[in-house]
Amino acid sequence: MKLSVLGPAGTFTDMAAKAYLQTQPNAQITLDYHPTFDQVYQAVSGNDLGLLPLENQLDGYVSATLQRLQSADVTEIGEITIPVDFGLVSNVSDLSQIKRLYVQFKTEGQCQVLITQLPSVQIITTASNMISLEKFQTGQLGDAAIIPQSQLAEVSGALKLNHVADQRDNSTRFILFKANPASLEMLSQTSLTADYFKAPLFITPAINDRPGTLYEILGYFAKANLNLVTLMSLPTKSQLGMYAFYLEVSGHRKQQEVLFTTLQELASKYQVHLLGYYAV
Ligand SMILES: O=C(O)C(=O)C[C@]1(C(=O)O)C=C[C@@H](O)C=C1
Repeated sequence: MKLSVLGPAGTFTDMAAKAYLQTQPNAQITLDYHPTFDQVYQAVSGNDLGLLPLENQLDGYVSATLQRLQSADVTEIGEITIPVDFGLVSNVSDLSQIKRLYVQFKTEGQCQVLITQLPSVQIITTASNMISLEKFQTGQLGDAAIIPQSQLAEVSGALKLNHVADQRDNSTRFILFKANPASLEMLSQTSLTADYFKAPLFITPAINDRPGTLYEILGYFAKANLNLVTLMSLPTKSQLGMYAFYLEVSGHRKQQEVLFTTLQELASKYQVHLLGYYAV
């Protein structure tokens, strides 16, 4: 079985995948690296798995992943959270001499304190932290890159700064998914291997330009005593001002039945796109 991740090897996605593999000592899983999120996503088919970042503690949701989930036919089978820490490397010895900075697009939002100290530096956004490192290694004088802190000792540079994220306490949550579409019927029959579950889903009202739509949706969960841990709205893209709600429900597996009856009730009134029901 293949597990597709963002490459080259050394990205945080790669680290999260390796942390997952440690929990599956008997599975025959090989890592398959791709340079962009899109390519990771496209590479997952059949029984194979993919891993994408969903949420960062400092910079919030990864909208590229959320947007894919919105239109995707996938089943999320788990999630994994790992600490995230960055360092800066440059081939010039002082911050004031840096001309170009390679930084992954989600990393940029996590290192704002440092980046605002470099107002005249050209920021070159990359698709992965290891691509930032590769670009730096093949670049020119005046280059710098923000890279995983764990790579800093391996790379040579005139300037190295440790722990450049805005906060030392920082982590990213990743989701693990399969290519087959999730359905309420299929997931309602799943037996969990742990006591607690998470169920991510999209709910799209046909018309949301009327008072009380969200209040009404939330009422179904409140009435069933189901805990919502995430609520976001995302454009449906069909028309300006039309939004879908992304929710994550969490609870105890004793609530499995009430979860699925609640989702069935909601599905009779709204478009419900369940993405998974997995152990956490
Ligand atoms: O570029 C990487 O190292 C990744 O694994 C991607 C990614 C992300 O897009 O969120 C993963 C964790 C960090 O939040 C920064 C970058």
